[in-house]
Amino acid sequence: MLILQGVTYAHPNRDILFSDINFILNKQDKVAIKGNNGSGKTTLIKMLLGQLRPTSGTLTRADVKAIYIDQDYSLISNQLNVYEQAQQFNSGALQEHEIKTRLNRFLFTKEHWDKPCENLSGGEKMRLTLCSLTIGHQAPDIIILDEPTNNLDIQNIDILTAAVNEYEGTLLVVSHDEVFLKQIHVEDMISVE
Ligand SMILES: Nc1ncnc2c1ncn2[C@@H]1O[C@H](COP(=O)(O)OP(=O)(O)OP(=O)(O)O)[C@@H](O)[C@H]1O
Repeated sequence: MLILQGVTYAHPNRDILFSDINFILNKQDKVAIKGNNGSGKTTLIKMLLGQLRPTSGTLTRADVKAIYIDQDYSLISNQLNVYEQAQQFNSGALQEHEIKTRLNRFLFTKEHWDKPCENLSGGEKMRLTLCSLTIGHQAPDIIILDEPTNNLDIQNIDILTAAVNEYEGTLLVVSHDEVFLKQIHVEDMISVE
């Protein structure tokens, strides 16, 4: 799905951020991206999403659908309510009761359906993002999670873990949470130094 060969990056007029990253990402791989604060993990993600090009080296990317779940949960539209947000991802024409069943499965019971997304907590936004992805007709080929367990309580981490373990595609995850990485069966690592 992705091949990185000698990938090196420097922001314009800046020193080299990371150099010589080599990695082959295959279908269904589950891989952690690790590195200190400011080492360039988010920059690497932008490159994997096709938003930045390597300064040198090559990045070959198959024609895949990648979803990036960032720490601000930007896939959620604050002006929508919970039901409307889920409905936005309904590319497969699910009926209303089916969407509500999915919402229930992710702990959004009836009383939450008209709650504005801007009032949701971080954990609720993560849950709604995951729920919305299951509503989409076509699951993304690659999901990239950025520090997903930060600020989540145990109940939300359990839901996140279960959703990730049900997902059959490729997963890239920036996380220092070793317990979580073990529970989602991450088997490889890209080190950004
Ligand atoms: N557009 C830009 N131009 C110049 N420098 C930038 C730009 N974007 C990010 N940087 C710098 O590049 C470095 C790497 O940033 P990046 O966000 O990729 O790191 P990170 O590993 O994701 O950090 P953290 O763990 O803190 O989230 C930082 O020093 C940042 O200030």
